[in-house]
Amino acid sequence: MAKVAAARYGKDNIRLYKVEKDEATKTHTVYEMTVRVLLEGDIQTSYTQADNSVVVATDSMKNTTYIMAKKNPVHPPELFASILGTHFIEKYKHIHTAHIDIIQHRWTRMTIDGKPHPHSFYRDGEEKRLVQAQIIEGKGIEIRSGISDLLVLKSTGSAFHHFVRDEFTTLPEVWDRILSTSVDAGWKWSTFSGVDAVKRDVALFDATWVKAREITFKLFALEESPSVQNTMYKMCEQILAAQPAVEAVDYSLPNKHYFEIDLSWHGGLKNTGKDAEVYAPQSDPNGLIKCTVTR
Ligand SMILES: O=c1[nH]c(=O)c2[nH]c(=O)[nH]c2[nH]1
Repeated sequence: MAKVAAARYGKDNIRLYKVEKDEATKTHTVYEMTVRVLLEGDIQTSYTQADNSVVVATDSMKNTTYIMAKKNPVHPPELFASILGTHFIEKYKHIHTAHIDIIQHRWTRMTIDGKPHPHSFYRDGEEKRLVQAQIIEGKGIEIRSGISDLLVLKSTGSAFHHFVRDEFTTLPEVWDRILSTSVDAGWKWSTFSGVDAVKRDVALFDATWVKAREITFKLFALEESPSVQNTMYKMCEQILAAQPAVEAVDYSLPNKHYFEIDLSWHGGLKNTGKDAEVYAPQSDPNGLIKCTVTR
């Protein structure tokens, strides 16, 4: 006897752009995002009995996302996700949880002749701001905010030694290496009771995103890193210390290796150890180091 153990469905890759126009200053602010809406509830019969009477069409979810974006602020994305998800669980009695994921893409204001331009922007990197929200009937709103695809590199100030050495080990210990990673980080907020609670704390979302980026950059740049593990743990610690409403911080960091190239075969050219200047960046395999840190 088969039964549906878990089911959710919705619209993915809803692309959305919104412009806010300040008529007084003639300044525009733009937001571009990719939204995923997945709904859960009493929908099993749509799978087991072809009962579409319980199905809110994914096309309607896309329409709703645009309408909610027109009627509400889309920034900060934590607030928009909460408003959108709450709409679905309040509008449809048989829907009990909405999962709203938002990827916010960067549009950074241009500076022209030393002045911020009122309506021109550029993409200054592939870094994204993330929100993953679950709006759960009777429980509240759970939000993980985050950063992804923030590519960083330091050309010194990183070491890796005293790791396990055995018959499987070839990696030499190093006291000076290149460290590069693409930062994926998240911070999970204490559960909010509802949209009003999210609105009360609305200023925290941008401030914490700014702080988390700042902590990531500062520790990465300033610390003499003994390992990816230890450096990411310190980042988590500092974000937890900076924001009491955050319960847990997670990082996922690929270790993007840069290999030294021995060029001594070419007339004794010195290019290893302290003489290393030309390296071979590796696309794979890469290390992948993850952690979640709580209080
Ligand atoms: O910071 C590091 N952590 C590791 O676990 C590891 N493993 C490895 O080969 N290089 C590194 N670097």
